[in-house]
Amino acid sequence: MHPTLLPVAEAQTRLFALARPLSTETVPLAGAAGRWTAEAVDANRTQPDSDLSAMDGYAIRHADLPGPFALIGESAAGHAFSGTVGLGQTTRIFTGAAMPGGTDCVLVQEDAERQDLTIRLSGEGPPRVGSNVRPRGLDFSTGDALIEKGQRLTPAGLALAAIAGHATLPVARRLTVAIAATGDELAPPGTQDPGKLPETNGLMIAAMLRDLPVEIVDLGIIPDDLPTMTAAFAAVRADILVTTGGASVGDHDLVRPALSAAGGSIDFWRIALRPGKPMMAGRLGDAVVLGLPGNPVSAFVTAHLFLRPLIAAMSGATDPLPRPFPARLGEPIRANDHRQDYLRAELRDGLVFASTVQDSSMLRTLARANCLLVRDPHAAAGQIGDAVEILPIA
Ligand SMILES: Nc1nc2c(c(=O)[nH]1)N[C@H]1C(S)=C(S)[C@@H](COP(=O)(O)OP(=O)(O)OC[C@H]3O[C@@H](n4cnc5c(N)ncnc54)[C@H](O)[C@@H]3O)O[C@H]1N2
Ligand code: MOO
Repeated sequence: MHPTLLPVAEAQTRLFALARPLSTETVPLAGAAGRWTAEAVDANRTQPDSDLSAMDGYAIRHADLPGPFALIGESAAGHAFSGTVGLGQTTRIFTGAAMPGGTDCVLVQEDAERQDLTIRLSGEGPPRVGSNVRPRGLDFSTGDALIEKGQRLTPAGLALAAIAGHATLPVARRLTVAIAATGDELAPPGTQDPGKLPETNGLMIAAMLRDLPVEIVDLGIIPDDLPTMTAAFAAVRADILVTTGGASVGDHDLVRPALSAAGGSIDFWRIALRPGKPMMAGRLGDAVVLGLPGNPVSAFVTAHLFLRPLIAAMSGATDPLPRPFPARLGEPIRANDHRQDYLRAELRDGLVFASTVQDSSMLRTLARANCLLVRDPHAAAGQIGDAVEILPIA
């Protein structure tokens, strides 16, 4: 008989509910990259703060065309012309420089000829008032709402915050993630011992978190021994404890008993998910515990669906879940059973092809995949060209 399996979306909601809010810190912009805004970012200045030239040329009054113009000075970026330009006059002007008083458009230098202090039109000239000028406030004005609370700070978002007058931003403090692999069969990568298996999951999961605001504590390999595992868990000081392996029902699957013995509690166990069914979540002291299955592909998929989103949610993200993208099937696919399926697949030219063998121990197909093909519980069989959803993973 099937045990009751929690739907994926419900498990994600329950997992986020296990987390307590993190305190915030105010950091220099460079340190805020890839973190989530703890407060909305509003403009502290107007951009541009005056009318600026968008081209190199001559600042003129459109009504004075076709000229000629008497050259009376220069306006460069950071060095505005201090006077006023009168009838039939012009100043040299460069990209990013303030428009002198009395001018309203820029004659690009390719359309002008200079002879001593006289500028003559040699091409078409600016077609209208405002040509080649960036008006004050083109991008935004003081007080405009620029970035909402809970948004991830992209490189462009950081540049926007800087040009809006900010040098620092408040973000959630960096959280600590302790990662433990469990299993007597495991040995560090490079092992040639017969009967030993190179440990993959700790390494893989740490690499999956590299773009997130976390400090990683590597707890290494914990053997399948209840007192040892209990002691290792009891000593953890972290915001999140991630384990892999020992999550299922075998006699050597000790993560749940060790967690209880260390004083922790399980909130849920077993998800209607493939791969990744035996995943569990709970708490241990101040930490949220995420017990991922040992099969490497199951660990990868559950880390993608639960661990990364948990870190995002704890760090203040409004939308912590990975965003699915639409694609079309490149080949027929069977009907699904009661578990939500995440098939290793390749997206090529908008068409998605799932690997034929989906055993959750096989890393070769995972390493080749660039997306997961999402199949809802009881999804009907699909034909070439049918609309599906994918999660990019590379
Ligand atoms: N009777 C049942 N047996 C199993 C069930 C079940 O429902 N009933 N579920 C199966 C599913 S689905 C999965 S997934 C696995 C996961 O079990 P565990 O989390 O207990 O994982 P282990 O048994 O410890 O390991 C599974 C597999 O993965 C290898 N492994 C584990 N950790 C690592 C690591 N860090 N690096 C590399 N490889 C690792 C391990 O050697 C095993 O081969 O349970 C099924 N069984
Ligand atoms: O859920 Mo297990 O992860 O199917 O292999």
